Amino acid sequence: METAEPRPKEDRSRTGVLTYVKGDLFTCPPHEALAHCISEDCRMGAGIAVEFKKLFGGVEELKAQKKRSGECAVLKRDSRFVYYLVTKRKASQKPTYESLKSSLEAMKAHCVQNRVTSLSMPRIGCGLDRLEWGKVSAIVEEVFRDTSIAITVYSRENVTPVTSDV
Ligand SMILES: NC(=O)c1ccc[n+]([C@H]2O[C@H](COP(=O)([O-])OP(=O)(O)OC[C@H]3O[C@@H](n4cnc5c(N)ncnc54)[C@H](O)[C@@H]3O)[C@@H](O)[C@H]2O)c1
Repeated sequence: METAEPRPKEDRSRTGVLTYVKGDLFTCPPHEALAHCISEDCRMGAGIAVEFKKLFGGVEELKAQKKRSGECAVLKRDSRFVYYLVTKRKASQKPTYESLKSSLEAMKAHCVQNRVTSLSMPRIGCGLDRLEWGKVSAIVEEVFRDTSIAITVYSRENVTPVTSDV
């Protein structure tokens, strides 16, 4: 993966601990950790999870971690960690804000223990999984508020930052 070109200023914006970038998640700098949502069965058969499966493989390694909903599996790829937020039991189900928050807390603990300083993610839970970004972003802000981890949120649509005080 190559380092991303510097982006035009209008493609970036910032609220709280989150920086928003319009563009493809996989153009983020290669040293940054990545995160996205999966189900316990690690099927990754739809959405951005398919791209993670193609790029990083490791399905058996993930399954062997036996993570349950509300926990977080992780792969190490080159110098970065790739986080799999396990937010539901089966691919056909939907996550809850509680399961997402619990998975984010598990990811944060791993980030802190492993001195992760930057993390990029899509609008997690807000595509196929149908959660609302306003609520999800507030949870991400709340969970990571007491860290100095720089979180960048990529989206292909126009950047519309949301501020909230959960
Ligand atoms: N049958 C299945 O396997 C099945 C069923 C439902 C959902 N899923 C998948 O979807 C669930 C996660 O849902 P989700 O809403 O968190 O994720 P998602 O719907 O895959 O994506 C979340 C957001 O990221 C956006 N996005 C997609 N690709 C990119 C990219 N390259 N760069 C930037 N943004 C991008 C997408 O438009 C959406 O707004 C997981 O369970 C996963 O396995 C699979």
